[in-house]
Amino acid sequence: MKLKDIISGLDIIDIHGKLDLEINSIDYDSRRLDKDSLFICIKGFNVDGHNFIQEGIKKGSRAFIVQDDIFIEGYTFIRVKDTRDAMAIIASNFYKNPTKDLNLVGVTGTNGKTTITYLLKDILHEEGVGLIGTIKNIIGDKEIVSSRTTPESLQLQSYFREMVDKNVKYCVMEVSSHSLELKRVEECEFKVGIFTNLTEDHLDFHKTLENYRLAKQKLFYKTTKANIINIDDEGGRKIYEDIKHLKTPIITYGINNKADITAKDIKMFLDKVQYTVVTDEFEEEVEVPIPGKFTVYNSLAVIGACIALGIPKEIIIKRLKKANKVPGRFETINSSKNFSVIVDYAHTPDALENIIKTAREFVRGNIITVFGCGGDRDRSKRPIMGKISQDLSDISIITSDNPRSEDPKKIVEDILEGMNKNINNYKIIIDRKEAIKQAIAMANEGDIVIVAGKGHEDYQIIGDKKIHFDDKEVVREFLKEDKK
Ligand SMILES: CC(=O)N[C@H]1[C@@H](OP(=O)(O)OP(=O)(O)OC[C@H]2O[C@@H](n3ccc(=O)[nH]c3=O)[C@H](O)[C@@H]2O)O[C@H](CO)[C@@H](O)[C@@H]1O[C@H](C)C(=O)N[C@@H](C)C(=O)N[C@H](CCC(=O)O)C(=O)O
Ligand SMILES: Nc1ncnc2c1ncn2[C@@H]1O[C@H](COP(=O)(O)OP(=O)(O)OP(=O)(O)O)[C@@H](O)[C@H]1O
Ligand SMILES: N[C@H](CCC[C@H](N)C(=O)O)C(=O)O
Ligand SMILES: [Mg+2]
Repeated sequence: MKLKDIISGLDIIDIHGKLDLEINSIDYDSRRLDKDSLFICIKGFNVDGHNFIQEGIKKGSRAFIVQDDIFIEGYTFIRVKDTRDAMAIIASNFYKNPTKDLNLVGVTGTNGKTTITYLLKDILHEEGVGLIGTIKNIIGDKEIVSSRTTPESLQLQSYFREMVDKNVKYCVMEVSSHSLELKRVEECEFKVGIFTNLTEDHLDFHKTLENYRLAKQKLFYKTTKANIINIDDEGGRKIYEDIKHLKTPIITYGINNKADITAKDIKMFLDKVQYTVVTDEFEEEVEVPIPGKFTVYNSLAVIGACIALGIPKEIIIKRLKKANKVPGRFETINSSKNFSVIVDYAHTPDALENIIKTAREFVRGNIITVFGCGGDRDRSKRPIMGKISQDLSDISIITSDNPRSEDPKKIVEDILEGMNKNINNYKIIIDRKEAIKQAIAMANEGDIVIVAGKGHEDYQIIGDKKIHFDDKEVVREFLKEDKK
């Protein structure tokens, strides 16, 4: 594509060099640049992308999008105020604005995004649906490993283009607060936006809960058909107040407050929930084969989104009943033992509380919770999770999650800060495999062992090493070994 077409719509400060160049590829990382490329220089949290311009030249870049006043003879430099903003526009131009031809549903909130996108995927499957999120990205028959919840704008728009070219009608997507703040979804046109909830997480990045909410709120200014808002959640109520003047209609959902979509006669089971969904238009029995009160919330959001997309209620209800389990979310590991083991991705205080409380409703014996907290991530959630686990479980085993560059012992100390050291109902076992082994070894009839925090992840990041580690695999190994 010609450079002049690629930069169409950019808010340009100045241009040095020719615009009549043919550009073959675009990247924001010098390590991936090649011949006839455009290099977008981003000032990062760690390094400044402008430092890699010479590397770009060596690799064959012909043009550069910059924030600094730089010019090198023989190359084109286009200066803008914010190169991340520019990247989103460039990505959309380069891939010919694909979201115009997609029914894009974006889900944001601290917990429930992956689960909701999976439920939506199961409902929209027959009509053709793509998926973008934490576990994987799906484009037609192709599955792509995902390294982040919401990819960078260039990657994202290329996925959307591929979906449109493959006649995929819908795309359901997790929209992380990082992606909204770092302009990854800036040029996306969403039909429907969903808000799940706002609880403590990612304060390392956003600093305050209010900033975190405002980042999430940005999604609801990018939608055309409907915004689906959880009105039982305090963050949801604030978002409602802030966006109610917008043209896009709001559909509220909730259980405790008056809402457009609510649930009554809720019945909980170890493997499913049942309830009656009540809207202005209809009342219907709903069953979803995933346990927990949060499944009621997640499915109400799904029903709201599907109504907004014009899916008949019979189809929504029928397909919700047959929805697949979401990998690593309340996954019960089958065994012949007389106790249960649940692997769950709960890695925030709210999720951990929900998962233990859900287990409490069914447990006949003790709850043994194994968990840790990720390194290089929000530290303030650590003591809160420690307290929740100690207060709500019978036994807590504090272990490592993905320590990343942090010392796992220090992370455990942060967790212990929130715990009462005089109560002898916890153990520290830094090695996650050993922690899971001991939890299973100590389980008796009727107990539930919860292994929380890593869900579907099949790796553990220790230092800069990524080793294979799969909670489910480890659980199965010790369930076999244990002779009880
Ligand atoms: C906190 C965060 O989101 N950081 C993002 C940010 O990184 P950064 O500012 O540190 O980048 P940097 O290392 O300083 O580099 C600056 C620029 O120089 C470039 N560079 C760097 C080195 C080099 O040799 N050559 C070069 O060109 C880099 O590609 C980059 O463009 O900009 C980078 C490029 O756009 C992103 O890859 C990076 O995401 C990192 C990998 C990340 O881990 N993000 C996580 C926290 C994240 O986004 N998580 C969310 C939320 C998950 C949830 O809700 O639970 C997600 O959507 O996954
Ligand atoms: N609506 C909900 N409210 C609270 N907790 C939930 C909800 N839905 C799921 N959970 C809990 O949170 C965990 C994470 O759920 P899920 O993966 O769907 O969230 P997510 O928003 O995609 O998280 P991430 O930001 O890490 O991608 C689940 O394993 C479960 O314990
Ligand atoms: N998307 C989340 C996932 C956290 C999962 C947990 N296992 C961890 O590594 O902290 C994050 O990157 O903060
Ligand atoms: Mg997710």
